[in-house]
Amino acid sequence: MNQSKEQRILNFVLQNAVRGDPCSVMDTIDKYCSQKEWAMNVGNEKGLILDKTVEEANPSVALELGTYCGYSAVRISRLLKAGARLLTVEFNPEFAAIAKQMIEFAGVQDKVKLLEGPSEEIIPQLKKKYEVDTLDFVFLDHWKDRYTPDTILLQECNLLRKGSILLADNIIFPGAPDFLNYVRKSPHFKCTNYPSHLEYMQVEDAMEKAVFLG
Ligand SMILES: O=C(NC/C=C/[C@H]1O[C@@H](Sc2ccncc2)[C@H](O)[C@@H]1O)c1cc([N+](=O)[O-])cc(O)c1O
Ligand SMILES: [Mg+2]
Repeated sequence: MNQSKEQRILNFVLQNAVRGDPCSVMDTIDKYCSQKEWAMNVGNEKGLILDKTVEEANPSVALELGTYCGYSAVRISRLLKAGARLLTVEFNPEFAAIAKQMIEFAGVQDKVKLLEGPSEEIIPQLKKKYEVDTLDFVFLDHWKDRYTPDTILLQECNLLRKGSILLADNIIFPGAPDFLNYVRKSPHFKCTNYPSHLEYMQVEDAMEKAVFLG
């Protein structure tokens, strides 16, 4: 049976990146996806915005919605302080299997917990099953029509605290108009927009930071 694009990306990393070196894994994925096959990793331009926001948050507990091949899980976890952890949620078993291998090859497996299942089921389990008190940082990069319901669900589950930082990918392309409307109109969030470009393309995109005010 012929391989999936995600399997081809993983194979290219296994054959060309340096085991245990997160930056090498990120650079190798970016090389493949800019030169051979486009894929929906956050990429290096928006990745730098992600880096700065993670450094600002300096999270003890971070959540990612939409693992895909694990590019941003590697990107985020390489910046985490000792003892800090990233919980990343993926519902597609094929993608989860690829991401697990990507995370292990990068050597960040001790900082990352990959949770398989849909965010709407996993989020209500975070406190009891995954011993989360509150989340310091949340990266939204899954289905764009889940950004708003999951942001509401995070609040309903008391997973946000004053100062929790949410960062959402793809505000312009493919777009998350209802999320943008929701957080910008909500008195509970202070929003900042970061113009950028779609990964590996000369197409406008942006990220939105929403700080929870309590
Ligand atoms: O569609 C996009 N992202 C959706 C991502 C989805 C990822 O998250 C889960 S869905 C899920 C995970 C967890 N819980 C519920 C659902 C999918 O299995 C995939 O791994 C996208 C598209 C473009 N683009 O250019 O078309 C660019 C991007 O940067 C994108 O992020
Ligand atoms: Mg994205």
